[in-house]
Amino acid sequence: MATTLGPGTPPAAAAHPDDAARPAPPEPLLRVRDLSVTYPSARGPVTAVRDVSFAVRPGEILGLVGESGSGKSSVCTAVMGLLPDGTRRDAAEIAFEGRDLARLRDRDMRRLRGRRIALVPQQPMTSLSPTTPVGRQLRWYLGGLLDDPAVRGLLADIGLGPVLDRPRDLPGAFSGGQLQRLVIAVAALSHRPALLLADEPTTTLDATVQAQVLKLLLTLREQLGLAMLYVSHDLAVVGQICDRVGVMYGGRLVETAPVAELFANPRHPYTRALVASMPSTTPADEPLRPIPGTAEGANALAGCPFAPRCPDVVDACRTAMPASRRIGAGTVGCHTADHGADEGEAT
Ligand SMILES: Nc1ncnc2c1ncn2[C@@H]1O[C@H](COP(=O)(O)OP(=O)(O)OP(=O)(O)O)[C@@H](O)[C@H]1O
Repeated sequence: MATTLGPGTPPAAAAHPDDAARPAPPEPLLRVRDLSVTYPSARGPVTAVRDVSFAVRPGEILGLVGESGSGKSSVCTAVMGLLPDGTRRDAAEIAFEGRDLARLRDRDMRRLRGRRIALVPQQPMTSLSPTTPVGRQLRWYLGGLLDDPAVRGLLADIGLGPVLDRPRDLPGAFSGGQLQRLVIAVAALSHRPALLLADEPTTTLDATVQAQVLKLLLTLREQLGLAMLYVSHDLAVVGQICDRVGVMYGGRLVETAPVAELFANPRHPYTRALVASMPSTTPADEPLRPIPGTAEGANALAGCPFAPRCPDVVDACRTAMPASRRIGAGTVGCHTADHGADEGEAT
């Protein structure tokens, strides 16, 4: 029987505005409008993220998916205010719990980090001291919470019994999966943040351990009402854990949709290609269908970043980036996608 912790906000259902029987979705916990990130480089500025807008509702898991270099990590780092010196962050708004993070002083942002917004890194060892026993590190982060039977019960439920049983052991004595679960549990429990940013938290783990970490994230969402921004290049993983998905390509957010809708009716040609390239959507007797071409240089294009690889490309795609339009419960930015009942510009 799983341990239950605190009252926790119930997870938000993926609401569809056409469904009048459903209550209106809650106000977003995080609302990002027109975020752009430009890094300095020896060859001139590189705009890694361009005019990206999205929202995460309380208790919701939003996935950000896209291939390497599409700008997913830069979005996370920009929200956390942790971009390297010299990087330019522009945003109309990064609203979180009534405050605009884009305009918050460094001191206030530092206070928020780890407390209201926590980041789970790819490599757990980067946030654990390799030379300090795990029990002492848990005590640093959780303090008296570690004596709470409900907290110990949760840690045991998520497979951290061995860590509780062997507090004198160093992190190196545990598996990568156990350490990743430990880091996630500490991030979620130490200050009970409202939002967890998880940047590819399972890429270094094998499939079984990856499934355990995903289950842990869902447990934390259920028990603590945590909202999450879950970054991954793997659409299959995103499909297992997220309520809604944002698809990034060449620094742009080209489509957002509730997860079931994204798989059933992908509207942007890149999303369609991404879904079609998944092993699970490829018939067993057919070879995998990789997307032809590369994303090299996509960020620098004036028009749609996917235009050079797009099977549906028209002249307008090469010269102008289409505005993101609201369609049903999602958004799509494409000159040629079937917009069905187009409901206007998304921002
Ligand atoms: N510190 C930096 N300085 C210069 N360019 C950077 C820096 N960090 C990222 N970039 C560039 O920004 C673009 C987006 O990178 P980002 O890491 O955000 O993408 P990503 O989708 O998270 O990729 P990955 O999955 O490989 O982490 C890439 O072209 C990358 O080379």
